Order: sequence, then structure tokens, then C-alpha cells
Amino acid sequence: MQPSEIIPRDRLIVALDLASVTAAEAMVARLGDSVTFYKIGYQLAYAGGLPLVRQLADQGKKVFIDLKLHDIGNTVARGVESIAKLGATFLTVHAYPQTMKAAVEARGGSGLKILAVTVLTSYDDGDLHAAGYRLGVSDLVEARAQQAQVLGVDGLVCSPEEAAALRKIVGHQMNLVTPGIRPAGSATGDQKRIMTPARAIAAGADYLVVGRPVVEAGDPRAAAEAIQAEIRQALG
Ligand SMILES: O=c1ccn([C@@H]2O[C@H](COP(=O)(O)O)[C@@H](O)[C@H]2O)c(=O)[nH]1
Repeated sequence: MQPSEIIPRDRLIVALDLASVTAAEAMVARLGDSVTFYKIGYQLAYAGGLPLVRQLADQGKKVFIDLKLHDIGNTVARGVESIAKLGATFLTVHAYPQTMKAAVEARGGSGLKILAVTVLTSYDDGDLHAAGYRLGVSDLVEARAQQAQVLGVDGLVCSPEEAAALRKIVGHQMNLVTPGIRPAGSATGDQKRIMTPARAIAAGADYLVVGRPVVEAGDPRAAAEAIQAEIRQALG
């Protein structure tokens, strides 16, 4: 979706990183209309959370399934075919050419959009080096973004630190989805490449993924509303 077509409220994606479906349902009820887009990742999916995708879609919410698929092409393709029936908007795969190619082919015209995870936002150059990579973060993110674009991937998961450079490479054809968002004063945790919501939007991010700063806040709804206000202000 072109950035100008994205409803401002949809730009905040809250990660439902919670231990049970009951806890997730309670969080969604608490957040009410302050949040329109949710992410379901490992913790909730493996706690029986995938049926929530349809449930949330039936409530008019959008859902991002963040399972970061990476396997042989055939297995990725069959997994994507199953996931495409759940009613989600986004699905992540790791940005390896075989994986991205299989996912794009398998999603077909289902309406599910494939996002390629470039380099996890908890990694810095030292982490890549320790994992055996020759390239640093910015070079690897850019190389993977170029491969993803050639393969017809719909969007990229990157840090907001890379958003401006990636926008120049991929234009507006691909959505930039950025975790590593930290409102001023909030704990960094294990994230290494971070920005505030306002700076991320100014850098060109389309969607901001926020987990702990919302779901672990004393008042999650107030935390989400504050981020929504920051996004609106940054959009001008
Ligand atoms: O590179 C990546 C890819 C995915 N994530 C996911 O986003 C949220 C961020 O949660 P916070 O609590 O706001 O740190 C989490 O679900 C990650 O799995 C990411 O952080 N970085």
C-alpha cells in the first residue's frame, strides 16, 4: 500500500507478546479503538493464538503474523498456503532468496502480504560478525532489500535507522515495517537499533511495531494513544 493510502491509526502495530489467548483478548479489550493493527508472534502463536487472527479480523482489526519463516522452499510454500487462509494482512519470512521466492509464489493473489525480515533489530555489526557475516548491518540490510524487491516481496522489516536509505532504494513500492520503536524514556530492553515513533515516521517508516512499551505499560491504552498522537504529529 502506498504510504499516502495508509490510515494514520493503522500505522501503529501492537505486538501481542503475551502468554495466553486470555491475556491477549484482555489486552485487545483494554486497548479498544486506540489500536487497529495487531501482531501475533512466537509467544502467542505457540500458546494457541492463531485462531485469534480470524477473531480479530471479524472485529475489524488487521493482523500481522510474525512467524519469520525460514526453511526449504517447499516447506515455506506449503506453510504460506496454510497461513494465507487465516485472514492476516502481513506474514514475515527471513530475507533469504529461496525463502522469499517460495513465499511470494505461494501467497499468490490471496491478499496476504509477505514481509522480509532484513536484519533483526536486536543485532548490531558485532552480532552479525559473531554469526559469521562479512557485511555490517547497513550493507546487509540494503543487499537483502534489493533481493527482496527483485523477488516481488511486498515489504521489509527493518530498523527505523535504515528506513531513509531503504526508501531511496525501494521507493514506495514496498512497505517499510519497523520494530525497534522506543518512545522517549522507555526501556530499550534487547533492542539495539531503535528510534522514537516520531523520528521513525520522519525517517520514512510506514508501520511502527511496538510491543513492551504498550503491553507492559501501567496503562496500555494511554501508552498506545500517546504513540498514536506522536505519529499524527510527525505526519503533519
Ligand atoms: O527485527 C525484528 C523483527 C521483529 N521484531 C518483533 O517486534 C516486536 C518488538 O517488540 P518490543 O517489545 O517493542 O521490543 C517483537 O514481537 C519482536 O519479535 C523485532 O523486534 N525486530
